[in-house]
Amino acid sequence: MDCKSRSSTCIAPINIAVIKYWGKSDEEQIIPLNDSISITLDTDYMFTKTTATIGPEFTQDSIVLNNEQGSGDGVRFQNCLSEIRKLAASSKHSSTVEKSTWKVAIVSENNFPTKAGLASSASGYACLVFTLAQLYELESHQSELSALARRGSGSACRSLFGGFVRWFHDSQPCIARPIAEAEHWPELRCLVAVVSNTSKSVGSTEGMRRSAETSKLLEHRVKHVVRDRIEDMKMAILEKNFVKFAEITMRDSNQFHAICLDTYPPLFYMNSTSQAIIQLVHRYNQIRRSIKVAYTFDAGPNAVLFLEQAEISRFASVFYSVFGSTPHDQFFRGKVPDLLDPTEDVASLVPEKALKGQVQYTIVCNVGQGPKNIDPTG
Ligand SMILES: Nc1ncnc2c1ncn2[C@@H]1O[C@H](COP(=O)(O)OP(=O)(O)OP(=O)(O)O)[C@@H](O)[C@H]1O
Ligand SMILES: C[C@@](O)(CCOP(=O)(O)OP(=O)(O)O)CC(=O)O
Repeated sequence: MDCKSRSSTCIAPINIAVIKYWGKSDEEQIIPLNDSISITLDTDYMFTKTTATIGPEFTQDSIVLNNEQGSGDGVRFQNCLSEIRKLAASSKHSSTVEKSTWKVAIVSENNFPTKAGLASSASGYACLVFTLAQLYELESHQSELSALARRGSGSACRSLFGGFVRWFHDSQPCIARPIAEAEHWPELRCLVAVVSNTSKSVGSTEGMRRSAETSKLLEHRVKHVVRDRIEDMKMAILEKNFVKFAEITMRDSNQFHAICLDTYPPLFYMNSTSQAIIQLVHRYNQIRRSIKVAYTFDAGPNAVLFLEQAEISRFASVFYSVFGSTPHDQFFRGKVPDLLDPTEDVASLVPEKALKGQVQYTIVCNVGQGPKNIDPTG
């Protein structure tokens, strides 16, 4: 490395929307049709790690994603880079201004499936923007970086913050802001169930474009549903009202997938295992005589389940009995729960068909913080 070269390494979290973003009013600027609300997951198990290096000797921008060389000239990658360079070029520090003219080499890795509906574009672009800001030593506020990450992928603007986050469709600039910090609801847990780690056939960008062009249900959602739902969800989070939070989360996921079916030609993101998980959650809640678990699905078959700590062992035991086919410490990753003897619950939950092995593994996480610098001196 040239003695003038500099590099920085950071990690960024994924975020899972509980009120979904689906559809844009401006494709180029990535302005959403409606506000959305998400929860940032901890980076103990799932994260993007990005190293950015700049140097006068580099002749072109480059990106290596998950060990595969990319071209570095992708429009969204270049949009993020050029916005960051503009900020660096206007810095009061001459060394930062000089660095803004150098090319950049990015090496990034997601330690979970990419393009599988698990928000890799969110952690990926949040990490890219955050790492470059660290590298250029920008004094930008996190909300400024949120607007830049949005140019890479809409949902990425929410991953700049930890905790509970709202992305405003009509703010100037269009950014996300926290509703509450990660510590606000320490009992909340998230169980990510990986049903399939293969890439989805229609990406979110193309899928939501198609929905915005063809789905009357999406029009109805934007005009008549989502505004009230955002306010209700915000209150449920602030009050830590799990029952209210869970019902809105499930209804919003269901509406999003109804819009996918209402899209022409339709989009099929969930599969029969996803449907079995939905059924299991409803039956479980029925038996428990209250809503104890909520599901949400992004643009893929993988489920994200929310529940409180007091319920985790009981639900995990049932879930494992139905879907698990590997030893429990392999099936559960992250914060591996203790299992109970689930015989009673399972007897009344037995599904019609064998589902063992249909969920590959699960990751149990807490609500987490935003991106962080992991340079030895960072
Ligand atoms: N670590 C990363 N660094 C930079 N870009 C990334 C990174 N990870 C993913 N991406 C970008 O995001 C794209 C995948 O986004 P896509 O929306 O298709 O899937 P997803 O984010 O995993 O799923 P979803 O958004 O539906 O939850 C990749 O093709 C790549 O362009
Ligand atoms: C279903 C979603 O996960 C859609 C995410 O879409 P992206 O942010 O990946 O789309 P682009 O802005 O086109 O890159 C819902 C959500 O995260 O709100």
